[in-house]
Amino acid sequence: MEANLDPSVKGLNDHGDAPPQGLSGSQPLSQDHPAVRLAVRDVDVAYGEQPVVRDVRFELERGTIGCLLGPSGCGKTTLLRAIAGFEPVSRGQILIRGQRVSRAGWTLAPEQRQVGMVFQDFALFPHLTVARNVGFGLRALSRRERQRRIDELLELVGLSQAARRYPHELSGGMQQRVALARAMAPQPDILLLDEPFSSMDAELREQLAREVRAVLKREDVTAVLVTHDQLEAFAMADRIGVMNAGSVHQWDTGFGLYHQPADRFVADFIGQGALLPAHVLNATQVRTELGRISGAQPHGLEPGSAAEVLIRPDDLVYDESSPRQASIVERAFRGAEFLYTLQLESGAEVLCLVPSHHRHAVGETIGIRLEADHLVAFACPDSAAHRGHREGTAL
Ligand SMILES: Nc1ncnc2c1ncn2[C@@H]1O[C@H](COP(=O)(O)OP(=O)(O)OP(=O)(O)O)[C@@H](O)[C@H]1O
Repeated sequence: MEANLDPSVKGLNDHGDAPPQGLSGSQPLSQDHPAVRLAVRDVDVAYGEQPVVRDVRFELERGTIGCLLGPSGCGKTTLLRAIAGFEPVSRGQILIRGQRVSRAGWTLAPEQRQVGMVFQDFALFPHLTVARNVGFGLRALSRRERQRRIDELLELVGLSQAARRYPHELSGGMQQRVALARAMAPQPDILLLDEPFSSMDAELREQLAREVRAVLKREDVTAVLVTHDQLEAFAMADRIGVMNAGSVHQWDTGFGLYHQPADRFVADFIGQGALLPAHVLNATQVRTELGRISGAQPHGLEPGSAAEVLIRPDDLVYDESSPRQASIVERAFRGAEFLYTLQLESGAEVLCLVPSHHRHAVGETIGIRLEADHLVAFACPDSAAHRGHREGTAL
């Protein structure tokens, strides 16, 4: 997972292009860093009286791929539509290249924003060839320039040989690449991708997500992807915003979301794991029945108080010589590994990933050892600390 995250995005500094002029009603904000292509600031979106996006803020620098990830109905598409200009914001503002394009009471029309969109169903023109689909948004260019850009894009997405074919003659993955080339052709400031791989099976989805990421990176495109599939988000995005009930709970790398979730929702939504009762020893240590775990300073957790610690399946190591024994209550074969659900002496359950040559039956006992790199602890639900720090106590 970590390998898919592009560390270079942190230090993007090759910007310096001036924001475009002439967007009606928009004002350049001189205090903004020119590297920032998209700024979503304290945005609320409502359908009538019903708020569906609340207090969302994030920024994307040029060439960065952001992702809105969350369960169905959490407001991802609504937020994407607000960035595209299809929905007005009821509070806050949206800026593209430093130009304000949305604020309460005023929305720059979608066609006046330099925004490209790739939809779930590709939305290709069935009666146009691949080349003409890609060239559709390039009518302002001369014939020769248009052809040059079409050729360039088709080569970029690996479809030069398919220029004269029609969409129905292509596979789903190829059609999606045509849709991507068409959206990228006019060089939009921001590319928005709404569940672009949802009609494909899981394996192809991840592979396409990696391919699309490579294409976007080659053209230095700034993009926002919407998905409910975390593997797709990990494969494609530099930064991921986990949404629930209209709010972004955490904006982070995939690695950060998995290993240092900011709250219980993120801990539960991203990856697998179990919460194990723990006793807070001091500012940097807790004790669990599997042993001590150390980490950064606990927020709102008093020494001596009770807590719960997130244990991921990869925090436990199979170790035949370990004195800590646990019994297998469930087993799932994952190819290279088994995912065992283990019951500890106290009755608490944890998950453990074990190489699949260690094959054990449900009911057997195995030795395990704790090897946690990160400490993630939450106040117990009924504690005063939890009531005071409901929105997260990641350590
Ligand atoms: N045009 C609309 N009018 C009223 N309510 C709407 C409208 N569109 C969406 N909603 C509601 O707003 C909420 C957020 O919907 P949205 O489509 O943004 O969620 P989502 O996270 O993209 O979900 P999904 O992954 O299922 O597409 C839902 O409760 C939905 O029912």
